[in-house]
Amino acid sequence: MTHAPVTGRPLKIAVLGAGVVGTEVIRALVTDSHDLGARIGAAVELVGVGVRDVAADRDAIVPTSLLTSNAADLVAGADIVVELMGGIEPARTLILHAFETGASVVTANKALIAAHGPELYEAAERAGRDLYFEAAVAGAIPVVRALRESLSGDHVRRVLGIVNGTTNYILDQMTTDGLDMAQALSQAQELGYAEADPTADVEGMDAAAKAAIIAALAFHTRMPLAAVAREGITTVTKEDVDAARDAGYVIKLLAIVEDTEAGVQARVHPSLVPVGHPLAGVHGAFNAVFVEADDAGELMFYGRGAGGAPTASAVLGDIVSAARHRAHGGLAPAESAYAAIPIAAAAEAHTRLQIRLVVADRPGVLAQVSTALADHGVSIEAVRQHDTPAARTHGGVELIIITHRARQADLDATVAELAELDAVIKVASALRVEGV
Ligand SMILES: NC(=O)c1ccc[n+]([C@@H]2O[C@H](COP(=O)([O-])OP(=O)(O)OC[C@H]3O[C@@H](n4cnc5c(N)ncnc54)[C@H](O)[C@@H]3O)[C@@H](O)[C@H]2O)c1
Ligand SMILES: N[C@@H](CCO)C(=O)O
Ligand code: NA
Repeated sequence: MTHAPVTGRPLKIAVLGAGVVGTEVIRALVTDSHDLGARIGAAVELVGVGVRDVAADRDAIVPTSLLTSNAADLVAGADIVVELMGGIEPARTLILHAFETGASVVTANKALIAAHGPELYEAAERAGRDLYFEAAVAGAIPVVRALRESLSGDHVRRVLGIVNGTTNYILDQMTTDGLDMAQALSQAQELGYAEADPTADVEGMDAAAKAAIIAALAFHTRMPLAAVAREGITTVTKEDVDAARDAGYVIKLLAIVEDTEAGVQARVHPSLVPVGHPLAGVHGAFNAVFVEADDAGELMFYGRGAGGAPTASAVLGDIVSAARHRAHGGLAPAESAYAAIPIAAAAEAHTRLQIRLVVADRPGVLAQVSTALADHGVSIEAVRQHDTPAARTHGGVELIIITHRARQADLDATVAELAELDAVIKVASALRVEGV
């Protein structure tokens, strides 16, 4: 095999963090630098690895001679800084320092991009350097590039994404293997999918950060993380999964960003997705991002969104891009936030609900329930009644209602009113139905 000749001083690459992702990026930089150099058209050299504890046990591929606990000095001498520590600080300060000292930056850190994206873009622009973050959304799937570059001539209307591998793995195991949430989470942790603190996965914070990033890129606007409405999966039960299945749906944690008449909206919540929708077939820790755009129509990006090697693939692609620019000129796209779209309140979202009630088994109950819905202008698409053991322990039967599309505020008010009816013993759950 021949490679293009690579001449000149090697570009210096510093990696910060040698965890699940960092180790795989280092593996490629150590074993594959020749190919990478040929693709870039310039040699690259791993010059250091910033870690917390130099003496800690780690994969033998990580060269001990390159380890340092002095990340600031390492950053100061690098051409490309690859931040894979996670968290806000010291990652933010080190990245700002990298730009000040003339380096380009590659990061997988969605929490940081979602919270401080504008500041980091501005620092990159001031320095005339690149900020790349493909791995921050949906791991290996090249969706950041797709939104930032390929679709930048189109008008994206809506994006529905399964963007958290851990929760998709958990919900899928609950659906297909009947595993409980705790068992499935510990498997996801062993497989290297979960965040350092898995609360970020199961409570939807990780997906919310990705939703904020997607919304900003898709709609050329800023989407503060605090404006993303968020619910995690911890309240989803086996009964919810079973009821969804009976009605022809699977439960997925969806990140939804929409450009609506009321403004731009981003939300993350467990959602019933019809079994025939492409997102329903996304199993295990896989991710998928379903984009609806004016000219392109529907697109779906599918692949591995978590795990060391898949995430490293995205990071390495960014390293190649940044290195090409350092060697031959060019710049990553700057922040595009010109559209400055107002943010619509979460209560203004339009969705449908599957409401599971435990109701008294007596005449007139259905009439009371349907009046409560009608009072709020919410119409019913389907109603099913079941005699389940769980409902019987509460002295009633299970009534499952699927509504037509309505305003979130009206749906919330409906559920609150249902909870007050004497005929309703318990509102077991109210889950949104999406993708229809
Ligand atoms: N694991 C995945 O599947 C995945 C996928 C996409 C994105 N990410 C993102 O990639 C980043 C890294 O994730 P990970 O799974 O490799 O995490 P990890 O916890 O396995 O690794 C992070 C490493 O950084 C080190 N570190 C933390 N603070 C440090 C500091 N101040 N100085 C030096 N080292 C420090 C930790 O000791 C640890 O070894 C995070 O931003 C994460 O959100 C991870
Ligand atoms: N913890 C994240 C890693 C990828 O960002 C997940 O499970 O998807
Ligand atoms: Na990606």
